[in-house]
Amino acid sequence: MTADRDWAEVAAGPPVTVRAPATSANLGPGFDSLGLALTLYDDVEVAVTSGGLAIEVDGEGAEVAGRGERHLIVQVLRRAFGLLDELAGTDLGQPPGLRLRCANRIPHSRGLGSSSAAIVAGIVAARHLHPAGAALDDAAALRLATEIEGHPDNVAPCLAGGLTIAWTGGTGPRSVRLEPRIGQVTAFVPERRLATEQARGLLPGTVPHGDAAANAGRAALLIAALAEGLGTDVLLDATEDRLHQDYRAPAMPESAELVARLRGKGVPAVISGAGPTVLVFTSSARVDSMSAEVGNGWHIHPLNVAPHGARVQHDRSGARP
Ligand SMILES: Nc1ncnc2c1ncn2[C@@H]1O[C@H](COP(=O)(O)OP(=O)(O)O)[C@@H](O)[C@H]1O
Ligand SMILES: N[C@@H](CCOP(=O)(O)O)C(=O)O
Repeated sequence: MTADRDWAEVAAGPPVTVRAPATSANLGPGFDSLGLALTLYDDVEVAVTSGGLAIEVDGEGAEVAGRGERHLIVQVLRRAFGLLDELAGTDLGQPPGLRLRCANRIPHSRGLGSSSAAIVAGIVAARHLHPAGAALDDAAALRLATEIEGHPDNVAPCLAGGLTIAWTGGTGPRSVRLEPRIGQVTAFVPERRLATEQARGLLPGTVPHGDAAANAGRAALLIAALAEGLGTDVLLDATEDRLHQDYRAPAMPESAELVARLRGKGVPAVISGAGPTVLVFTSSARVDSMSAEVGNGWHIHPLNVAPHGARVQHDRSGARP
């Protein structure tokens, strides 16, 4: 099948800008399953050009993000363009050139899903630019994003917004989206980075049956607590974890200590994703009083749940970028 446009026509058109939200995965007991989209965003502009590869990065991770073909978003774009040709039966191959402009606000390797935001932004941009982009539907986008990221719990809310439960069934990764009834959450972000891959390496191959059973019950309770807007006392119990946080504590002792201290005072606090950010479910008034107590060395981000997942940004005139 031939596409109705070729890359030369796409290059003559406008670039696409995608805004992708940060995410907090696990939320305590929901390891590799639960995730929340948050109102902290990366913006990525992608243009198809007549040749070469140009990448401009502003903000978080500018110094460490791989350059050229090693840049994560470039790798994702290439994978998505290849998959789109396969799915649509077209043979456009790779575009002659690409230009990326990244405005990064999600801190890297802190447990706020920066890699998922990059992956999902790349997929959404590729879907918009490729002339047969519609062939990559939402289910296929979740499958591709999960394949690249390795687990579905961040990419699901980054694609759908809100609160998601993700799992891998017979047909691959899937997710359901819920509207959580919670107000603000606060992320306490330390300077220290911890790569997700390293944090996953700290997990044991097996866990005691009692711990697995406790987490299953708490994860179920957490969904009810978030969906029904149940009180802090329920949320405190519902965010208890026995499957990952303690095993990872040696790699982030300050975060583990902060979680324990806050929970000891009745505040529902968890490690965000693989850490070391600490995510707290609480009102802004409580955060103000907590901030003084928490001490220096933490960047404090009061955030809300992002209602939408990664989306193409439209300019003010309402025209497609
Ligand atoms: N916007 C981005 N552009 C390019 N690469 C990115 C971007 N965001 C994240 N990455 C890559 O992902 C890595 C961080 O991923 P990871 O360790 O999983 O932590 P996080 O919890 O932030 O997702 C970065 O070191 C970088 O290689
Ligand atoms: N379930 C994963 C979540 C990793 O999230 P990230 O934001 O730290 O990449 C895990 O706990 O490993």
